[in-house]
Amino acid sequence: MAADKTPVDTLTEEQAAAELAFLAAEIARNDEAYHGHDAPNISDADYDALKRRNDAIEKQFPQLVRADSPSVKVGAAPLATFAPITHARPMLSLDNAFSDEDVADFVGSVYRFLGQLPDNSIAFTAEPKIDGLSMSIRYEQGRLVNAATRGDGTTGENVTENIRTIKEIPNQLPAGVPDVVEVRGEVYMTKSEFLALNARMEAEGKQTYVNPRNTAAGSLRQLDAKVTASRNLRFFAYAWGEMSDMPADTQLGMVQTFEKWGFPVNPLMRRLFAVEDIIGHYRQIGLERPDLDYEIDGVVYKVDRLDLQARLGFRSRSPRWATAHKFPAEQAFTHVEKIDIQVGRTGALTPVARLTPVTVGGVVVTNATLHNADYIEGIGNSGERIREEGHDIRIGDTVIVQRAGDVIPQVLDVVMEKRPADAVRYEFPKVCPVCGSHAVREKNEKTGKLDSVTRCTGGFTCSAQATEHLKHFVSRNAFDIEGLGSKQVDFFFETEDPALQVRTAPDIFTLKKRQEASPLTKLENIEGFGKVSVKKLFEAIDERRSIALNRFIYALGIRHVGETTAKLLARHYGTYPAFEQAMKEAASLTGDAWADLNNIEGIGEIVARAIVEFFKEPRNVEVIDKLLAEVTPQAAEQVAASNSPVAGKTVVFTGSLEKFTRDEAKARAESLGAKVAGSVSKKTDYVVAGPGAGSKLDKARELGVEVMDEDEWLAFIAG
Ligand SMILES: NC(=O)c1ccc[n+]([C@@H]2O[C@H](COP(=O)([O-])OP(=O)(O)OC[C@H]3O[C@@H](n4cnc5c(N)ncnc54)[C@H](O)[C@@H]3O)[C@@H](O)[C@H]2O)c1
Ligand SMILES: [Zn+2]
Repeated sequence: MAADKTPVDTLTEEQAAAELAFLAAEIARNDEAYHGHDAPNISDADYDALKRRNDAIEKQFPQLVRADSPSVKVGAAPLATFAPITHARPMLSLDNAFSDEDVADFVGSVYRFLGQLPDNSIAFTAEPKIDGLSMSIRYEQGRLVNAATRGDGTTGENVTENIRTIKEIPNQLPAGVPDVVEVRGEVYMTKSEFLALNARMEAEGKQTYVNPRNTAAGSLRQLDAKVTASRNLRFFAYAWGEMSDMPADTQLGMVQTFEKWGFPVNPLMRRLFAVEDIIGHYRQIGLERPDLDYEIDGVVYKVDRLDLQARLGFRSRSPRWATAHKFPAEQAFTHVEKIDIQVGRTGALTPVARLTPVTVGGVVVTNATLHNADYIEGIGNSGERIREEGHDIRIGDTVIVQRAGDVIPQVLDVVMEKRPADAVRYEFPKVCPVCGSHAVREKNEKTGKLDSVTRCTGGFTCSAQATEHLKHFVSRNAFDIEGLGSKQVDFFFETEDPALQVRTAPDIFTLKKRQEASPLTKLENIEGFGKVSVKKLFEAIDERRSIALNRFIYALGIRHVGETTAKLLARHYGTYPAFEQAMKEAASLTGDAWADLNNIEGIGEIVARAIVEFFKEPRNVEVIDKLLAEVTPQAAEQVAASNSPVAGKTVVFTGSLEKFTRDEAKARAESLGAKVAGSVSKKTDYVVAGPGAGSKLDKARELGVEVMDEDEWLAFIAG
């Protein structure tokens, strides 16, 4: 989603506040996907654009800066799957520079802040910005005692066992090191390791990974350290947290010390003075970038002297003594050979440009998504122009493609001078290319505008939707059935043999029975399957006859219900029957069940509607009934510490909290068995109000709900 293009200085205060609210939610959602789940939904360039828009509006309207503003937050809250570790010193983010002027501004601001220092007298280090995930590793008396991810900067995830599997990270430091040492740096995966891993996944019929950064993060945040060990993760040391003694007094000196202690450090680090030299080194690293076996997304500049760093100090989310000079997204020219339409799980028709293969930043690009009909025309999600009039994408066009160090390549623009004379405007199909049903663009009920997505109306009869549904059902974060990848799903779907056919999810679980009953066809005799793999497949299927409720809900493939929403639902309703019953009661979009669904923090009306709609469709319920005859969703873990006074109670947090972040407060309350809601209603038991609490506090008073401040709350939950 592109940032709104209305110039910031023409916004009214009301518009600005609304857009800031939108941006806070949108950025938080992307932070959660990227940092929390290692699975971004948008490119880094698009994400950065949202952040810059947010900063620009905040600069114009400082009075509107929100308590939950993205400009004061780092990363995302740690996952509850790992034990939390509170960092002895916070792990912050970095400010960004995108242009040479930004770099000069940064250097200028350092001189201004410190005052009275002659030009070119302050040394800066310049080091590649490794695209991995940051890690803090603590040693006491030279022994590795724990390791934590950055998390939200204050609290990270305890991943000690996983870090111990990384060969490059010493378990024991040489004699004579300070008593307490916290080495910080980046855990990453090399490009070659990443490609090899994907080749293995492909061969095993499993879903491939998107990019090295998210794969490194995902590989590290595994409950089973053996998985981490198999991924050959690497490390570069470049920073530190708590140190009982400082072994050096400069950034460079510290990094050299780490090298002496046995840590890998990046060989491209330099110490420089003049802005021109700093930028020169940035360009040099840029030239070497395609040949490096690890991904970097910029160069980090830091004031070298630690006493000056201390004087400069920190802003809320980043140090004043450092900045990250980002590389522009990588681009290349190529041709659109044809445009194919893919039909997804929800029936969305997605156009894909087949390109003449071209390397962009060391990776061969052959396809680029064109998103939807509007995008082909040059129109973005909010109806804004993203390319000039007439720059619609046509077969035969020469185009500029971009890879923003990540995710899916995009077609940025059309080179009009090279447009062939006979190129014709692309006509978006009016029928589904797979099943022939009508393809329509729905109207948005609120705005009356046409939806950007064109959908096949074939539903269950559309084989593309059905197979995509199955692929989603068996995917890693859903049922995760090993040996049942995309190729196998296609095979089982297409076969006409009733002993082998899988058309809907329950068929997966009857496959073995049907096989045993069939004297004629045996799966093990079919090419691509063997005795061993069939046995393994059936075992993998049987293993999933019992499944966590959140995975079960996610696997259903309800529109807008991703993993996070599925978890919220599982937690809220506890058991599958309770969930389904509530959704049926909510069908009229009124009444208690509907209000209750809407009141779950993190679930908005669009999502709530989609869930209710899903259960209104008798064919969905029919498939689920068949599925429930084969598999048992487990009741969601009721974390309720029954002795806590808040177990089972509904709490609303409002106003700005000072003792903890909103996420922390929420996680804490939930871990004690409370439900955290977004709005105050008759069902609310407690409202915890910080300074600046507004309408929610009024509502609580009106309804006679008990209100506490932060300290009272802390005392209350402490028992
Ligand atoms: N696509 C998305 O949905 C999405 C969502 C969130 C964040 N992001 C991307 O993540 C980044 C923002 O995340 P961020 O807050 O981690 O900021 P950042 O990545 O811009 O900078 C901070 C991080 O840089 C890393 N780093 C690497 N080499 C370093 C070095 N030599 N010295 C110091 N630090 C070094 C550290 O891990 C540090 O935490 C942006 O690139 C953004 O585009 C993308
Ligand atoms: Zn169709």
